[in-house]
Amino acid sequence: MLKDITVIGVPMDLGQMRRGVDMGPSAIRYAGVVERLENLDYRVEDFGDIDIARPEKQSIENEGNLKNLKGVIEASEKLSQTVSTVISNKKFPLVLGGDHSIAIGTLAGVSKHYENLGVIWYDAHGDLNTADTSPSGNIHGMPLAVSIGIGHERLTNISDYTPKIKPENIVIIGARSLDEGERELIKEKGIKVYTMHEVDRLGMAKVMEETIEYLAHTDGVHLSLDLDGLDPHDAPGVGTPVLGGISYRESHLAMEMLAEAEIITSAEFVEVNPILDEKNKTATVAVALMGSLFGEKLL
Ligand SMILES: NC(=[NH2+])NCCC[C@H](N)C(=O)O
Ligand SMILES: [Mn+2]
Ligand SMILES: [Mn+2]
Repeated sequence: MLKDITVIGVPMDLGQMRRGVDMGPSAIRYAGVVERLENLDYRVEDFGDIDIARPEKQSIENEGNLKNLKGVIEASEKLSQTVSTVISNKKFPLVLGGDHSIAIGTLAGVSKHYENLGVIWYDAHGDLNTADTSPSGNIHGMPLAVSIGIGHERLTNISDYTPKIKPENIVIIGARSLDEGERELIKEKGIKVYTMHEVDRLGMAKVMEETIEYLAHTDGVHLSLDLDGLDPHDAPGVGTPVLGGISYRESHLAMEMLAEAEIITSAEFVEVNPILDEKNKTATVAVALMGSLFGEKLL
């Protein structure tokens, strides 16, 4: 892994309807992300936050079933450029959310630099909706579909190219809430999914071994970790919690195995909402997992 990390905050809450997730980056910084990584001998630079339009200032014109479309497009373009510059400067981009719609911009910025980018989508949800299949109109339920080129053209075409990733380069881990249209898309595209059923049945060690093997042909792997992939007992500060999730322990093991495999080339931690949290527990969990992802060991 690169020895230089650039932390990028994205105080984004336009991709869903619960306020407070825009404070995610602050909560994660407060939980000590920079210090944690510096202690592992990384040089860490904090870029600060991407500027996000406030909902009241921008036109809340919803286009069809796409809430805050304009604000999400603007933020995605900015984030894409910032992430791309960080990679050009040979630094590891570590993106702090913000709701999961930010993955549209992150992946737009990352994927330009790879021929064959892999993505690990650690999440209770598939985030594979489009305006036509979404039950909510919330764009945070759509970024993975957008990244494979499915969805509103202004979203799929962020940074003027599409698609960002190939369906066969995706592994979803922790799924337990999928909408009908998402299930169809998964089948149609043959996307690899480890639902909680497989996590329980195989165990996290096997899931990660298989995931690492499955992505062996890629030339970079982005980790998109939605804190709601974890069980709400361990990560309560999220806007769309779903019971029966991945445990804190399993998540540490997953991160440790990724660190050992040395395959992760960019990462984002999203959906931390301190307003819904218990004493910043979820941001603290996020930082602990980052520690393991970047090679922290007990002995
Ligand atoms: N990134 C997330 N937390 N996504 C939740 C999506 C929930 C639901 N599937 C929707 O489309 O609205
Ligand atoms: Mn989710
Ligand atoms: Mn998500």
